[in-house]
Parts: sequence; structure tokens; C-alpha cells
Amino acid sequence: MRLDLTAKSFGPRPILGPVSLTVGAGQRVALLGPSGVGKTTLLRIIAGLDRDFAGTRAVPDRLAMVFQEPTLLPWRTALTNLTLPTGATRAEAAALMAQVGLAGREAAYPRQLSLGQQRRLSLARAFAARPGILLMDEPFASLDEATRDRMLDLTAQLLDSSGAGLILVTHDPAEAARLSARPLTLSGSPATLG
Ligand SMILES: Nc1ncnc2c1ncn2[C@@H]1O[C@H](COP(=O)(O)OP(=O)(O)OP(=O)(O)O)[C@@H](O)[C@H]1O
Repeated sequence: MRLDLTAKSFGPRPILGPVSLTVGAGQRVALLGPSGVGKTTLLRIIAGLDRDFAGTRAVPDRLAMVFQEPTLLPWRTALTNLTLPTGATRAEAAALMAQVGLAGREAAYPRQLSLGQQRRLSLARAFAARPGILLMDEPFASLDEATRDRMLDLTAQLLDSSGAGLILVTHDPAEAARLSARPLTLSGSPATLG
């Protein structure tokens, strides 16, 4: 994927630009920088969720996004949460559930799962979509240390086995290092990549 952004504003307020970013097949990058600098704004533009910017975006790859909170369908079983939005087969979905430690919970509804289990299911769903690039916005924030560690390990394993690229928004350079993601820091106002 390639983004050549010349400028992004909210109303009269310039937020970003110029920013050029290329992420090739299987490459991993982390967007770092202080709170409010524009990391989420940049990720939303990459994701195609915000098209109100000056510049060009070329995204030939399939994208999947993992948000901070698990966004599961409450009235669907865990397995169907993986198959329905992604087109994955039941066998593929079950294999992914096993990979994230949820074997045997296929028939559970999201409310019957702990928050940590729901997060792991959300992670599995992102990979069920067979993304070329996975986009993650602070997915490990506000987790207790053990859960965060487990999620980081699982994410690294799933990235390795799928070959997907990664664009990770994080405050924490250690997270970038754990996922072997090249750190890129947004700074300034409007923000650019250092
Ligand atoms: N929809 C919006 N309308 C107006 N201003 C916005 C909007 N979304 C974000 N902003 C502003 O754009 C700036 C960048 O926000 P953004 O959420 O991208 O920062 P961030 O680097 O991801 O911050 P954090 O690390 O705290 O999540 C902030 O000043 C924010 O107030």
C-alpha cells in the first residue's frame, strides 16, 4: 500500500502532512508519537475510513482492522463471528480459534466470553479475513500485563503464519519491537514522519 498525503485538516486545523508511506508485502511498521499528534487520523486514512484529505492512496491489498475494543456481533456465536464477516470456512475459523486458545468455545456467544477471550476472538477474526495488511490501533492498550503479553505473542505468531503486513499505532516502542515493526514517529504540527 502506498499513501502520499500532502495535507489533512479538520476544519481550519491542519493535522497532518506531508506524509509518504509505503508498506510492501509482509512488511511491518509502527506509527509512534505523542498523544493527539495524528496517529489514529493517519491510520483511518490508510484504512479508507477517512477520504477527506489531499493526496493519493493506493491500496491493492486486502485490509483488516483491529480496534482497541473488541467489536463482535453479540447475537452470533464465536465461530459465526469469524465466518460471517470474512467469508472464512467453518474449518478455517475453527483452526484460527484454536490458534488463539479458544478451541471448544465455537458455540459461545460473545457475552459468554471474558474480555480477554473476546479480544482474542477479534484478533482471530482479523486474520480470518486473510488480510494483506493488518491495521491495529492501540490494540494492547488498557490490558493487564499478562493479557497484553499473550496478545502480543499471538499477534506475532499469526503475522508469521499468515505473512500479513502490519501497520500498528502505539505509544509504546517496546510493542513495535516485540512485533518486529519498523518504528516511524509522527511529530510536529502539522505532523510529519521523522
Ligand atoms: N473527527 C475529528 N474532528 C475534529 N478533530 C479531530 C477529529 N478526530 C481527531 N481530531 C483531532 O486531530 C488530532 C489528532 O487526533 P488523533 O486521534 O489522530 O491523535 P493520536 O495521535 O491518535 O492520539 P492518541 O495517541 O491520543 O490516540 C487531535 O488534535 C484531535 O483532537
